[in-house]
Amino acid sequence: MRMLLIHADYLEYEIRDKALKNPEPISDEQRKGRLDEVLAVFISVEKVDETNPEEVVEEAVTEIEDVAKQVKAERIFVYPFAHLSSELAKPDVALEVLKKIEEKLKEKGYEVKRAPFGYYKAFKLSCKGHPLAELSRTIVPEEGVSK
Ligand SMILES: Nc1ncnc2c1ncn2[C@@H]1O[C@H](CO)[C@@H](NC(=O)[C@@H](N)CO)[C@H]1O
Repeated sequence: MRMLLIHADYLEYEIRDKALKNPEPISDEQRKGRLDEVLAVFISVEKVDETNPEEVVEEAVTEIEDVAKQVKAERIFVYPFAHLSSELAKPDVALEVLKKIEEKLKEKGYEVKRAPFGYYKAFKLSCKGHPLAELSRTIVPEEGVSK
C-alpha cells in the first residue's frame, strides 16, 4: 500500500465520471464532499496487499493515527487514489481495504469521510505547507516481503 498524507485547510471533491465499469454505488449527497482542517490520505492499495489485507489495514490505521496526532488533525479524508503505484490491487479488494480503514478510524473517534471508489473526481486541496504537511508511507504485509 502507498499512502500520500497531506495536512490541509480543506479537501473537496466532485464526481465527474465513472472510472470503472462498476464503481461503488453512491447517493446523490456523495457526489460532492468536503472536509475542513483535515488530514487527507490518498491511498493506492497494491497487489501485494492481497496476501494479507487485514494486516495492511491495521498498519495503515496505525500510521494514519500517528500522523494525525503529530499534526493535531481530528478529521481524516480517506481518498482512493490509483496513481501512487503501478502494481494495483483488484478493485474489490481495494474497496474493502479502504472501507475497513474508514471504519477503524471512526472507531478511534476521528471524523472520517471516504471519497467514492471507482470514479474520476475533480478535487481542490489546500495544503498547509508546514514541515509535516506532506508525508508518504509504504506498507507491505509480512507475507509480501520476499524472503
Ligand atoms: N488499487 C486501488 N487503490 C485505490 N483506488 C483504486 C484502486 N483500484 C481502483 N481504484 C479506484 O478506481 C478508480 C479507477 O482506477 C480510481 N480513481 C482514482 O484514482 C481517481 N483519483 C481518478 O483517477 C479509484 O477510485
